[in-house]
Amino acid sequence: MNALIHIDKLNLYYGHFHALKNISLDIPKKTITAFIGPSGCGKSTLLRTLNRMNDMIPSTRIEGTVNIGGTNIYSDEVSVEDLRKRVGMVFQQANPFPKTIYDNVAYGPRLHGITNKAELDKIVEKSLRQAALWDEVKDVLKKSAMGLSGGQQQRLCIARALAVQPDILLMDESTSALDPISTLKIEELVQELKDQYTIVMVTHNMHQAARISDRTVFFLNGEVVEADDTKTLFSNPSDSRTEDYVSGRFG
Ligand SMILES: Nc1ncnc2c1ncn2[C@@H]1O[C@H](COP(=O)(O)OP(=O)(O)OP(=O)(O)O)[C@@H](O)[C@H]1O
Repeated sequence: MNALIHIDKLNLYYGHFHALKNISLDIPKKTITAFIGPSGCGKSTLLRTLNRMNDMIPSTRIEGTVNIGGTNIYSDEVSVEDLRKRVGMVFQQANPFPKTIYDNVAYGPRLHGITNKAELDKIVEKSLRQAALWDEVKDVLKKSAMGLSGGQQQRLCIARALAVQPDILLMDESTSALDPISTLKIEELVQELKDQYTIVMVTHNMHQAARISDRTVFFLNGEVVEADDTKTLFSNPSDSRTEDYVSGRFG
């Protein structure tokens, strides 16, 4: 396996609560990996360790390593700002800035020092095209992002994440607030994006994981029970707890 992310013996504590227990997991490059499991099993916590979003939660303590492209992202030399540029994130609720569509997408590149208008125009167009939103917004780029539909706002958030050219895109239940058609659009989009990006998604929707992911990781009580090719994990799981979960017997 050509792993881009290599997690080794990772433990995470919120104060005294042991939320992630001895997790070792490889996540391959340019694939879609889905995290599934019942509520509270640690899916979002693990996702957040991949771009150090947990740093923002006081009393969080981490043991073990998370290597991305050969670098332990928790080492002192790593700049969190650079890390988050490489590892973008899209959340459950679309959270565009109260700015124009253009300024939302140009926000990251500007933050990283790009000021040339022609260059920014190019990045904005490319990112919106990648997020399958360009055709819908190309004539209203100077309008507020807040006027877009929920599904469009979520694709705008994907465009905003892609604008800084990350290697990895983390998606935390990014379609759970959307209607079925918008969900389908984002699922199609994610499948196109995996040619260029490594995608890790948390989903409550097992059908979604089965439909679009290449690999699936099943969590229970802060532990990884099983990680495998999606087809195998759903059709021939090796652990009875996985089988119970994917067949709907619990959770
Ligand atoms: N900031 C926090 N402080 C303390 N405990 C937390 C915090 N965030 C999460 N937890 C706890 O850690 C455990 C794992 O939470 P997490 O959100 O990672 O689970 P999840 O599998 O993503 O759940 P869900 O599917 O409901 O989003 C839960 O017991 C949760 O209550």
